[in-house]
Amino acid sequence: MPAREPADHDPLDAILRPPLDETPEEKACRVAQEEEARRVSLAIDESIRQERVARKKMKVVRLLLLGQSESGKSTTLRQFQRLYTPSAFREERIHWHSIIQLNLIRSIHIILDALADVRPHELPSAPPSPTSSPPLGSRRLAPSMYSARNNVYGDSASASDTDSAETPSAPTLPAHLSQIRARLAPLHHVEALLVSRLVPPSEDAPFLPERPRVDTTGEVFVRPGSWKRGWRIGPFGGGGHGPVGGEERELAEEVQGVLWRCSSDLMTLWHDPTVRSILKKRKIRLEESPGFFLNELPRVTAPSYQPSDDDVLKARLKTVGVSEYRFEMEAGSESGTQWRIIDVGGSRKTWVPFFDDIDAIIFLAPISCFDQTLAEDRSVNRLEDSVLLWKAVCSNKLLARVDLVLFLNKCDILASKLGSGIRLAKYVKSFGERPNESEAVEKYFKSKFNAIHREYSPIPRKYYGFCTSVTDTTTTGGIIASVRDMVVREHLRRSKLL
Ligand SMILES: Nc1nc2c(ncn2[C@@H]2O[C@H](COP(=O)(O)OP(=O)(O)OP(=O)(O)O)[C@@H](O)[C@H]2O)c(=O)[nH]1
Ligand SMILES: [Mg+2]
Repeated sequence: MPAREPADHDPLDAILRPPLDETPEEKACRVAQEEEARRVSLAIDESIRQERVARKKMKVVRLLLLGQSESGKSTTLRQFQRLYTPSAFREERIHWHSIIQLNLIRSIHIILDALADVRPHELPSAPPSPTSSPPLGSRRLAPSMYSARNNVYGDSASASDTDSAETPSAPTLPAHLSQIRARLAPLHHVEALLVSRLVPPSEDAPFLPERPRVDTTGEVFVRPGSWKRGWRIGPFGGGGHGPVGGEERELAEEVQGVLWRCSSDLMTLWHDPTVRSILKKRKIRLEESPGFFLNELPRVTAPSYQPSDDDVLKARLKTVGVSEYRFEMEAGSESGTQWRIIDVGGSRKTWVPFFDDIDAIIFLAPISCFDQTLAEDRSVNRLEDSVLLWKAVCSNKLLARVDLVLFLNKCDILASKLGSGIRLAKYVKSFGERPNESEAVEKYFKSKFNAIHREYSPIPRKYYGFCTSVTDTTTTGGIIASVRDMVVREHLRRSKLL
């Protein structure tokens, strides 16, 4: 049996300890080697420090975008791109064409899925349309493979939740809707085509090997930049820009042709009172959902359609992975300042490595989401999640010296929600008897988030809060200019202290 090691035995120490029979020459050699190793290590440390100082002196500003999924991080990034590298932004607009087509088709499928298992009480009592044929008693359509999609938008109780006690009497979908539904069937093929083209299987295999193109909520995601690389075009800020690939244009034109041929049916579908009634009863509010283009069908389905700036900002493409956007200020006192804006995506697990050496954080909290739950976890209220995330960011010691900018975002959706009669106090009891109006709600949230910042920040720091609708180019331009000035000012102040 081997002898027992003493309790204080340190195996590393045993290895590093000089040999007992070391001669004076060997000792001198060893000490010299150790000295050299120490010198090299110190030199490396010093070069890292100097590089950091040089970067600050070179005016490299690092800005991190944080917030839950769908909070508006990538949209904010696109706003920076639109404002500070407008020509690159404009050049890249064409690549959003397919994403916008996909967003549109997705909204249509949400409607078609709702029609697939319509229940009698969801239909309006009056005849829905003068053109409709008599109800077809047994016209119950098979639920489509896309039915999971409803969960993405209908955040409140879904129809199947509420109707489980319903007698399975045959629903009566008006004939004109059944016909439209049949005529729109090719859109399934078009959607599959777009998804396969945007996300080549090899690209996303590391993320979701089982379901490579669509996540568990049915949402399409891609790695930043990769979908544009799929078209053989470099991503924003990295890689070069080339002409739009023929293949890309061909597919966009093919899809646009299908949309154009379907446009009359799409418009009838979207404006149909029966459809509106079904969506309302199911609490599916497409107007408030990401990537909503149904109100612009004539323009977006036109054969000559080209995405506008606003369309690019409204398009929805979930970020998986991290994207960094670099640009250089071209004009004004900050001319020459390099900016690195990092969009870490909605998966918090990947955030921490990016906390080092950051000048400021823009944290996005979508305050319109008070009555919604997270797509990735239906048991968690979105607003509550944002508050917890904000607390975690404010109290994080690694970020103690980082300036914070808070965007209470999606104020436009908030206003329309409150306007439609949805009461905040029903979801946030502490809001109490305050008026159910945008101004009061924004003020209330501002004070709550401010209080968390004050209470949880380890040390005092610069903090700015804005109420935003980052898809709105007019208001967001001014806010981003203020953020830029503030971040640069602080960056310069810190550089002088170095
Ligand atoms: N109406 C409205 N839509 C917004 C606003 N901000 C963002 N959106 C839309 O909401 C959707 C989600 O925004 P993104 O910027 O993709 O969200 P994200 O935080 O990057 O989400 P992940 O990539 O999943 O982390 C997009 O379709 C945006 O156009 C806003 O203030 N108002
Ligand atoms: Mg994103």
